[in-house]
Amino acid sequence: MKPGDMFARIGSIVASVMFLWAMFKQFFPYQLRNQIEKHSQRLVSLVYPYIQITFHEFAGERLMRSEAYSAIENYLSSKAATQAKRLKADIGKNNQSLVLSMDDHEEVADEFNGVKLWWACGKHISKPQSNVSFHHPMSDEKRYYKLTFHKRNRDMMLGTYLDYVMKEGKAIRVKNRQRRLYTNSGSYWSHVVFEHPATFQTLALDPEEKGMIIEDLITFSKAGQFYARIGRAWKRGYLLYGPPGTGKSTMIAAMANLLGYDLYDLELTAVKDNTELRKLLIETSSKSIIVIEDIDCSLDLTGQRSKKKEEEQKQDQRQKQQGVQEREVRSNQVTLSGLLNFIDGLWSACGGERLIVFTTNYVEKLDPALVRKGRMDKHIELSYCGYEAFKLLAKNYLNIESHHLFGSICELLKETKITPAEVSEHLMPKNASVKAEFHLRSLIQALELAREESRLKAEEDATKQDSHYTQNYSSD
Ligand SMILES: Nc1ncnc2c1ncn2[C@@H]1O[C@H](COP(=O)(O)OP(=O)(O)OP(=O)(O)O)[C@@H](O)[C@H]1O
Repeated sequence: MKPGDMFARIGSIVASVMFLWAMFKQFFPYQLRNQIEKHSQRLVSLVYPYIQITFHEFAGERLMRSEAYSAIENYLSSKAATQAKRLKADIGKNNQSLVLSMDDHEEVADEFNGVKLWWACGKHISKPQSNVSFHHPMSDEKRYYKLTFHKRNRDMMLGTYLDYVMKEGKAIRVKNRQRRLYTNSGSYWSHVVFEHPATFQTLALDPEEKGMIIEDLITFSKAGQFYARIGRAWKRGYLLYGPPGTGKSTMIAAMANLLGYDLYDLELTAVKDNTELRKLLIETSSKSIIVIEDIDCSLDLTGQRSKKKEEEQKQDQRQKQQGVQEREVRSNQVTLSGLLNFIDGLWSACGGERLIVFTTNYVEKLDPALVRKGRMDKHIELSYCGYEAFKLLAKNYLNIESHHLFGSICELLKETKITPAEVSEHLMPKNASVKAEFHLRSLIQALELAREESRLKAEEDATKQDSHYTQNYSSD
């Protein structure tokens, strides 16, 4: 048969079917039509050995986007990229890469434990409601995924396979999601996109210590089942301490980037009382790091009330006596015991995967109850820049791994206290024509100056001690 004849014949068959369907719709009453459709579907299911499950995009009374649908969408994204012929592309949440997904009415095959199955995606288009004046073109499209498998594999598909798809899909979403940096003003969190570029590779730290910290973090992130088995909250406390500019904040950003967690920067001085604190802590999501910076400045946490604090409280008392409404009185009632109890108790109840990180410049000022092991699982000291840390900074900033000036810098670093932040400032390239040597010499000058200053200070201290001794004991 010629192709032209074949198309003519197919055309006439299609036209006849359409005509019959139109007649059927017109002349059979609705009830009867329904019955016929129901029975014909039953008949088909007797001979058709496949089972189909539909997952709609919007479900429930409030028409929330279904979690199962999003998980399937993520799960299928990689399969669609390799199998589907028609793909949809969109800019990903990180605004950099294109994300591909299968287009409507595409089908991809999958295999699980040797069993073959198929996923198809489609959409229903419902009639727009006439009384709605503004009409979004997409609002009447109802998308769905349809899973088809042989009925003999029913148990495996409904049990293990769907569980597997949900888990994989969620894991992909966590990996690709846009992370957030939350800050609190009073008892509310607000957030911005978290895009700090710090990583452990760029963090200048003794390589051995760095390795231990990374291992500790990764072990924690995989220990969900362990924490569940021993009946403890899946949380871990870190105390980072060291002088300003030694990389405490940078390390926290690197931790968040390593684990893919959100960051909650908890400003305790903005929290009025324990009730607000409880609310804030409950609202933090799983897979997050809660950071309390400069904990020594959040006065009630040290356990030792400073004079300034007592003054403030006396003033509050005076204001109360003067009839000022209680809620207007600015008094920081967040207590050390309140915070520790919340951390210990609250998260055990609301599930987990949270790190809590405290930072301080003065570890010796903290109440021992706050820092004892168990509450703070790991203490990390970030200190002045050593030679290994310097080499990493030189590689990051100047792209050099050796230089004839490295020897002198190594010697000077042994005698001088300089923070990685100060070293970075000297190594920061100002323009392309300036050579690495210029930056290294600038660093050497700073190191020599710092060495001279500390020598003078030591001499001054010694003189002061001498004069103190002479004043107190010369009369004896
Ligand atoms: N160990 C480090 N490795 C790489 N860069 C560092 C390191 N320490 C400091 N820096 C650089 O110095 C800057 C300041 O460091 P950072 O804010 O992390 O210090 P900090 O210890 O948190 O200081 P503070 O106690 O004042 O908050 C950072 O932007 C970073 O570029």
